Amino acid sequence: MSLAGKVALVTGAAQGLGKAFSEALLKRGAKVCVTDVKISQGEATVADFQRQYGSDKAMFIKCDVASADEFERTFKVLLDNFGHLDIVVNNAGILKEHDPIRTISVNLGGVMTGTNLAIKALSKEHGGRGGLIINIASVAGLTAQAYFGPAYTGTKFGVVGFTRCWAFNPHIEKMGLRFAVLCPSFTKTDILNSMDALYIDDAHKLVAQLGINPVSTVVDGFMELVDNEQCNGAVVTVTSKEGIVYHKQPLAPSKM
Ligand SMILES: NC(=O)c1ccc[n+]([C@@H]2O[C@H](COP(=O)([O-])OP(=O)(O)OC[C@H]3O[C@@H](n4cnc5c(N)ncnc54)[C@H](O)[C@@H]3O)[C@@H](O)[C@H]2O)c1
Ligand SMILES: CCCCC[C@H](O)/C=C/[C@H]1C=CC(=O)[C@@H]1CCCCCCC(=O)O
Repeated sequence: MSLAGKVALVTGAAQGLGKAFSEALLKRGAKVCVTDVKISQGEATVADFQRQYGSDKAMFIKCDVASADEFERTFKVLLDNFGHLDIVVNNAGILKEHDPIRTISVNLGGVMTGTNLAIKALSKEHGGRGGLIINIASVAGLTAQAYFGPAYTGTKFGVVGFTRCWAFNPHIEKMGLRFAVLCPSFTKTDILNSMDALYIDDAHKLVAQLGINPVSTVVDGFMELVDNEQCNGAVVTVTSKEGIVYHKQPLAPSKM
């Protein structure tokens, strides 16, 4: 997919995977709006991007994805600055098993709000140019792996179901939209140092046993979804054992 002249919004992009996805898009010529709750880190990330890729190529907007008002304002400011939008990456996520309601609000509520706003901004039916919405789930969104992340796992199953449901909408074609879900397994980001899981020692043992993806492999899986313009509703896992793998839904959706 040619990314020159394209504009992307990435949530939770001050650090970690969101920052790496943003940089991959910038390298291919897109402009990127980095959003996050962490203001100083987000601004530092964007200052670095502007130095490397040009001052007009990146901007930062503070946005808590759990706040529908802040999220709506973010889309408005982005469109006022960049003029249009082509790609939305709902990446922000937390693993805070001791706060399941916040986990739902960020991991699932944030993805739903971001997707709904993206549909409005991108859809050809609403004056947009069409485009791509990539939602970041986890392998924990396809297979319940262990007992230490039940709330996290529930939200990530939700992200997969929510995104597939939109992708199978028969009206999508006239909207010019494409949806995809990326499901990484453990990946070397800060989140692994700050995991608030149940049975935390077991969680760390599982990480040691299963191995850790380098961020670069997850970025490859992400760019696979960006570039595979034939796929709508694709769900891709990235694991240290099997690399990048496409997953079909167990049962096909009903035809109307
Ligand atoms: N690292 C992994 O092992 C792994 C594996 C599978 C899936 N994921 C998913 O990848 C995504 C990115 O995670 P990461 O590993 O880069 O973690 P990270 O903690 O390094 O980055 C997450 C970013 O999201 C931001 N964020 C948190 N709450 C937010 C909110 N309410 N609004 C906006 N931004 C918010 C944080 O400030 C941070 O910058 C998450 O959805 C996570 O669930 C990560
Ligand atoms: C922002 C939060 C980041 C969290 C990173 C990641 O999403 C963690 C997932 C674990 C959490 C609960 C589980 O069951 C998950 C265990 C999944 C382990 C499966 C690995 C399978 C494999 O790699 O073969």
